[in-house]
Amino acid sequence: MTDQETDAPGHIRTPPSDLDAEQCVLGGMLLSADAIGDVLDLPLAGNDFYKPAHETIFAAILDLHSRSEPADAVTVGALLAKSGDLNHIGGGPYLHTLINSVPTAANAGYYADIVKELAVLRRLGEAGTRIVQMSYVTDRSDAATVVDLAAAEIQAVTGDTRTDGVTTVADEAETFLEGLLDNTKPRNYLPTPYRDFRDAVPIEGGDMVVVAGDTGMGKSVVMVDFVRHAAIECRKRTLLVSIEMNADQLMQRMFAAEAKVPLHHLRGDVNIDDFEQKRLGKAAGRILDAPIDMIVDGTVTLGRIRSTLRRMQARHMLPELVVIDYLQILTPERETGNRTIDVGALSRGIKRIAMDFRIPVIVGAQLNRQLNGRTDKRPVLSDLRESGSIGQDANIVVLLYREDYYERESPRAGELELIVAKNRQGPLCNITIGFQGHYSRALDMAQT
Ligand SMILES: Nc1ncnc2c1ncn2[C@@H]1O[C@H](COP(=O)(O)OP(=O)(O)OP(=O)(O)O)[C@@H](O)[C@H]1O
Repeated sequence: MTDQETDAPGHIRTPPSDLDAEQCVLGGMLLSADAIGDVLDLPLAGNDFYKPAHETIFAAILDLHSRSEPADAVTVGALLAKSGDLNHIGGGPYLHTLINSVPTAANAGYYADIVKELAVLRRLGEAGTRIVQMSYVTDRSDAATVVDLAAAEIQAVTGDTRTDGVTTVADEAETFLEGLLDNTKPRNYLPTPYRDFRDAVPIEGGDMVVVAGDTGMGKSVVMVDFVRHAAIECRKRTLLVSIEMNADQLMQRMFAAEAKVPLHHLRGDVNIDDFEQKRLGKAAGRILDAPIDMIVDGTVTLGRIRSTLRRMQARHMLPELVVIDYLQILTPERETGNRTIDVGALSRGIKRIAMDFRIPVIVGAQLNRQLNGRTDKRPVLSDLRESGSIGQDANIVVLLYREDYYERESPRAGELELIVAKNRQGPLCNITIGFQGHYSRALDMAQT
């Protein structure tokens, strides 16, 4: 549906653009604040629109959004009427045309991609025209300079000349030394539940931590432990994204772990004794009081997690930890039909969330099947190899192993090994903790 037609010879071609896609982006943004977030994430800029009226409407939507005001046909219409732009964009009815152009706001990011790519092609064409003009220099000794200028033109097309994100070693070294010498400003490490793990594996904002294991090895148990420790013990705001378990199952596990009441007593078909009731009451006090937000949804996408974080940030309630259970069952934004590519995109998306919001993200990952064909079932980093780029994207990889999972009579029954297979800021090591599956929790050996 692009307007990039091959016009008759001698006629000027329409520059690359897709007005339908532009309408769908704006229609989606007028329908939902989440769509605005998805479009901004790209990021799409006003001058990426080909039609000037669309750029004006886009700016009005962003103006309202930045003031945390709703941006719909009525509010945007009022704002444009006030600035005198309403007639130029086609009047109030055009805003309704935009809304009617999309069946759902969910695809705004997809259409924004199209608009962005066409804007890049347009700029490439403009840069090409300028480069052609530059090539008509009269002095051939200017050739090297013209090549440099032409290269700069091409770089500018993709925005490579932006200076944001570029820093100097001098600046960073100064900040680093200042931080090192200023003992009054301790580094903000995430408080983690198991003592030896805490000492060996420092986790900071921006880190992606992967907790991987064979099916049923205890990934959810460990991740709920991280949530309980950060939020209940240390009062750090935490966002828990549960794709696998519903809210009821999640609560059963949290209460079992916190109250030390066997999980199967909490399924509603066993009488709970007085002693357990008392412990559940105390646990309820702690859990109700904890700063834990949850997204419990089997179809959640990373776009939705980003939008949630952005809204929390706008309310100054950005969590200090995000936990996602688990990576391979997250819904990809756009399925390519190639699992490795889709999982790779999810993994990079998680890393970007951690970096953009400067918070640690702990994510569960299922190990691939090659483990089952081996005699030694202890997992190694390469067991993640075929799972997209999880191993590369992660700052820290913790592999879970319980010998009694494979050998019921193992002398190491009740032990869970945390195999730290990647640790960018610390040593690789094996940490043994106690696994209490019936309470859905793990803990330091000394406490078992
Ligand atoms: N009542 C119980 N008594 C003993 N162990 C239990 C009990 N309930 C669950 N478990 C143990 O806890 C494990 C579940 O752990 P968890 O759900 O965290 O694994 P997971 O790695 O997240 O699994 P999945 O791959 O299915 O997501 C089970 O494999 C089981 O060994």
